[in-house]
Amino acid sequence: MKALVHPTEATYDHIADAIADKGYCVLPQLLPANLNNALQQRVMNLDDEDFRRAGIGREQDFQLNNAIRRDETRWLTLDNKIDKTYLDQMAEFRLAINRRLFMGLFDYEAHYAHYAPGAFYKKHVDAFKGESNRVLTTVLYLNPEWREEDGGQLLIYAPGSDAVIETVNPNFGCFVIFLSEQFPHEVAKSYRDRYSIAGWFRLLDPLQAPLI
Ligand SMILES: O=C(O)CCC(=O)C(=O)O
Ligand SMILES: [Fe+2]
Repeated sequence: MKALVHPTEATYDHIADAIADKGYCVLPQLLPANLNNALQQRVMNLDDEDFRRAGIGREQDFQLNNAIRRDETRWLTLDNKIDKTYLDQMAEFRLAINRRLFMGLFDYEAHYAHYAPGAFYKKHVDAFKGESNRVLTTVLYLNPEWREEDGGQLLIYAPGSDAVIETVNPNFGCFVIFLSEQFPHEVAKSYRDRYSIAGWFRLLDPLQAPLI
């Protein structure tokens, strides 16, 4: 991959302002096109074996799980060059946001997700107050030429409400950020294969930290 054109300081200012003002931000594009392309190639080349049916929390009950979400996921790891390039970009993002908002974001985890035709993810929150150290959710979409009728929209609800405040088509390169504990959201049923990377910035978990 050729040298990456990193997001500008002005872009990070814009994101930090949006998070501070309303708690979320939708960007038509954040990352350089060559990185988006490489990630798309990678996710399309992962086969069924690489993906694993995603679970919800500690819930092992397949029936319940199946009623709530139908995506398949695979974690990004540093030993893959393309995954690492993305994770490095998110490390830069983390520092840029910490410098502006003092959020104390400590690390980041992310998985590729594939929604086969018919798949969805019902309304949920990614983190419950005091139960998780996930504080900021990101989603990067990797679907060229998505059409409204393909479904698969991300619906973001107002905190503690049934009102949809944002409808996002999973367009190629689009990047969404929201406060994990604040915003219920769902993935409407997708009628096409839908690819994305969902990620979470986390706070330092005192239970997992080494004693110093
Ligand atoms: O892909 C999306 O639009 C959102 C996925 C999601 O909510 C999740 O994985 O927790
Ligand atoms: Fe979610």
